[in-house]
Amino acid sequence: MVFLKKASKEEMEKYLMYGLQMKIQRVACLLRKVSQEIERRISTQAEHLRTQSNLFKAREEKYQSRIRVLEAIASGNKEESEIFAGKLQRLKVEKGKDEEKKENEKKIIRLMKMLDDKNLVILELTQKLEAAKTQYESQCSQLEKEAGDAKAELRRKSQDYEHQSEELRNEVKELETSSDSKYQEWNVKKNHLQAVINFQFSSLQKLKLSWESIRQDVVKEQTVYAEECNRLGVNLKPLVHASQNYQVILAENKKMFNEILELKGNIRVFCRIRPSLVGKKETQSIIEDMGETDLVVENPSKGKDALRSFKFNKIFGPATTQGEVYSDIQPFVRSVLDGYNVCMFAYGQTGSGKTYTMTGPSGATSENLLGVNYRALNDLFRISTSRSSFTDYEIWVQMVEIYNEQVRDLLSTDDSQKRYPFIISF
Ligand SMILES: Nc1ncnc2c1ncn2[C@@H]1O[C@H](COP(=O)(O)OP(=O)(O)OP(=O)(O)O)[C@@H](O)[C@H]1O
Repeated sequence: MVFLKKASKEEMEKYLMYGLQMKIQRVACLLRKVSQEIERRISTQAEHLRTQSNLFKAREEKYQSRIRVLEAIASGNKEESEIFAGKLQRLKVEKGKDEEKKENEKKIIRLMKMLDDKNLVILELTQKLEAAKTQYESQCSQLEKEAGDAKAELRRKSQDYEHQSEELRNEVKELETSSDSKYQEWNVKKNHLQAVINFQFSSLQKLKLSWESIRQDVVKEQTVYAEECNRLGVNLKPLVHASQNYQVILAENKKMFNEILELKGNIRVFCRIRPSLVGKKETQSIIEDMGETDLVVENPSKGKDALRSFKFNKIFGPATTQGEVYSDIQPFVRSVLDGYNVCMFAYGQTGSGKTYTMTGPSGATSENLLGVNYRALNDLFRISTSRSSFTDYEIWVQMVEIYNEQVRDLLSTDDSQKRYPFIISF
C-alpha cells in the first residue's frame, strides 16, 4: 500500500511537471507569434512608408520635370521675345519703308499681345508652380513629420516589444532553469523510487517464490492431513461406538447410583459429636454409649429417665475428620449433577459445631480443615468440568442463615435485601 501511494504521488508530480512544460512552451510559442506579428506589422508599415516616400519622390520628380519644362518654356519665350524685340526693332526701322511694314507692325502688336498672353500664362503657371511647390513642400514636410513620428513611434514600440520580449525571454529562461532543476530533482526522486520499486519487486519475487514453496508444503501437509483424517476416521469408528456404549453404561450407572441413594433413604440424618474444647471448662460428657448408628446419652437430672437413646443414619465421633464427614456427603453432590434436588443443613445448639462442619474453623489454612461447603463446591466444579464435553452446567451460590426464625441473605450487600423475603437475582 505504501509503495502504491508513493507511485501515485510521483505520477502526479510528473504530470504537474509536464503541464508546466506545456504551459512554458505555449507561452514561448505565443511570444514568438506576437513578435512575428509585430515584425510583420513593422515591415508592412515600413513598406507602406517606403511606397509613400517613393510616391512622393515620383511626384517631386514629376513636379521638378514640370518646373523644368515651364522654365524651359519660360526661357524659350524669353528668347522668342528677344527675337521678336529684334524683329520689332528691325520692323520699326523698316516702318517707313513700305506698307508691308504696317502689316508687320500689326503682327508685332499681335505678337506682343501673344507675348503678353504668354507672359501672363507663364506668370500664372509660375504662380501655380509656386503654389504646387509650396503645397508639395508642406505635404512633404507633413509627410516627413508623420514619417518621423511614425518612425519614432515604431522605434518606441519596437523598443517596447524588444524590452517585453527580452523580459519574456528572461522569464522563459528562468522558467526553463527552474524547470530544469525541478526536472533533475524529480529525476533523482524518480531514480530513488525506481530503486525502491526494484527492491520491492525483487522482495515480492522472493516472497512469491517462498509463498509457492509454502503453498506446496501446505498442499503436501493437506494431503497428509487428509490421509491421517481418513485413518483417524477409521480408527474413531470403534471409539465412537465405545463412547456410545460408555454413555449408555454411564446413564445406567447414574441411575443405579441414585437408586442406591434412595434405598439408603431420601432423608439422612447424621450426628457429629464435637470434642471437648481445649482451654474451656466443660462439664462431663453425657454420652453413655455410641455405636455406628445408635447413641445413648444420660441426663442425671431426669432420674430414672436419665438414659435416652437416639438412632441416626450415621454417627461421627469426636475424632472424626472433616474429610471423613464429607466422604459420606459426597455422593449427594454427584447426585445434584445428575439432576436430583439435594438439601443439606446443619442443626444444633449454639457452639455445637455447625459452622465448623459446614465451613471449617475460622482462619483455617490447611485444606484438611475445610468444611462441607468448600468441598461440595470443589466437587461441583470438578465434575461439571469433566462432563463439559457433553453437558452444560450452570452453578449459582446462595448463602442464607436462619436465626431466630428469620432468614438472612449472607451474600447480599444491600441492607434492604438482607431479610426474607428478598429478591434473588443472578
Ligand atoms: N469437630 C470439631 N473439632 C474441633 N473443634 C470443634 C469442632 N466442632 C466445633 N469445634 C469448635 O467449637 C467451637 C464452636 O463451634 P461452632 O462455631 O462451629 O459452633 P456453632 O454451632 O456454629 O455455633 P453458633 O450456632 O453459635 O454459630 C468453635 O471454636 C469450633 O472451632
